[in-house]
Amino acid sequence: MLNERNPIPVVEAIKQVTKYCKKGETEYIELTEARSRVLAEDLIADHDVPSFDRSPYDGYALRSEDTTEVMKNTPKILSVVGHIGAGSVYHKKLEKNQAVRIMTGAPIPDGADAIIMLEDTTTFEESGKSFVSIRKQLQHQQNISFKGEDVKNGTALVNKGTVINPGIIALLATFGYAQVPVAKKPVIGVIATGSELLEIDQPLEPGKIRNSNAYMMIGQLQRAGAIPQYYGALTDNLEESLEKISEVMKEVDFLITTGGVSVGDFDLLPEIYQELGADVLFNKVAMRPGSVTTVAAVNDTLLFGLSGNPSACYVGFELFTRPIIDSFLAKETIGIQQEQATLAVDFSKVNPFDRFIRGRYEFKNGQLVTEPAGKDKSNMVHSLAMANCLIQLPGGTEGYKQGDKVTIHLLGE
Ligand SMILES: Nc1nc2c(c(=O)[nH]1)N[C@H]1C(S)=C(S)[C@@H](COP(=O)(O)OP(=O)(O)OC[C@H]3O[C@@H](n4cnc5c(N)ncnc54)[C@H](O)[C@@H]3O)O[C@H]1N2
Ligand code: MOO
Repeated sequence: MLNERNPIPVVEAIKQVTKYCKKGETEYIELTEARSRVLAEDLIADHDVPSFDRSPYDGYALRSEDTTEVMKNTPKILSVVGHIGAGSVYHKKLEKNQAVRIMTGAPIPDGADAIIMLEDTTTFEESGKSFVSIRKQLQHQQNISFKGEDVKNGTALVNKGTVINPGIIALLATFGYAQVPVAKKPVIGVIATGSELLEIDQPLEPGKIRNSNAYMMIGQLQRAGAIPQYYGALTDNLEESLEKISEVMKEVDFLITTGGVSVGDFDLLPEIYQELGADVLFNKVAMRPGSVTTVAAVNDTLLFGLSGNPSACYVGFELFTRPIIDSFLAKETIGIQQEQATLAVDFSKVNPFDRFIRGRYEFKNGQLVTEPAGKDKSNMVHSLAMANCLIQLPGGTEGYKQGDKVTIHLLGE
């Protein structure tokens, strides 16, 4: 059966997976925990910001009409009748030829219609009273931060599906959101397969390797905003593996396995899918690395059978698992950010399949340029550590030349 695998194009594979998108529930969390979470409701301003007219400067609040006679060398003297800092209110009404000393952020006193900066005044005392000499003419409403000039009551604040960043946190705090409605994170099971695997704290033995994929996927899941649930590594035993996978599926929203999806004698996943009665969406994708990526569904639970080769596993996750997580979180944009970049070196390998090369991008002379991050074989891990993007090279060409425009997928931190 496995030798009959028919590769499907990458876009078709993504389409197949996204048919199974399910949206998660909403939960309320503390604002201090909200960074990087996805907002689950449209938020509307329930008051103006600022909620009162306020001073943008330290200076004096006054009536602009009292300054009409100010000339270059003839200042106007006003009597200082009060002193307010941010957080206090001047409760009387400002009368003709009066001024109130005011600090940045304090509310404009009744009767005042302009603020003069402290630097344009001189304060002095005479007979126990305070006065201010005004050296500048002011216009009606000059130097005032108006009620609602930042955000008007009733306007949209942030749309659902937005990833919350520190700027958005400032806005939510301004509107008193101590708790924030966010999309619940999907819980995604991680299982590694292969009798060759050692855990990371075990010493190397002949023929064995340390299980790096599970930890890599835990990192990828965290970066994508999901909760990884690690269930360890399975040895190549069909009954035990089937039992474990059936158990785990009941506890998670999706399950990712790594390894065991190819045509080797110990590649058990295809048989396990069969035993589970899973609907196999595809078991070969026209891409390198990760051509053996298999995705199956049992009812509405997706099983991602990612390749065992580290770089193939990584690419399979970013292309197929990531969009499902984004949809579950009801993110405004699905999938990782893509940009156009210029290839900085030749890439001569010919391939009928699309390639996703571990790459590095940077800005050079105002242009986004990219090149491979290291050796390109899918069983290699070092170039993964060096990569900050995947360079997409569509198949069916005679390789690529320096200067060619290519699509890159930005990986993030
Ligand atoms: N006759 C064929 N052989 C292979 C084919 C093929 O088409 N015909 N495809 C090759 C390609 S391409 C890939 S990719 C791999 C995929 O194999 P599996 O996904 O079944 O993975 P495994 O065989 O279990 O492992 C492959 C490789 O990766 C190492 N590995 C596995 N798990 C981990 C882990 N958790 N951490 C680190 N490394 C891991 C494993 O030891 C193997 O070296 O098949 C090719 N063969
Ligand atoms: O599917 Mo394999 O990842 O091409 O190396």
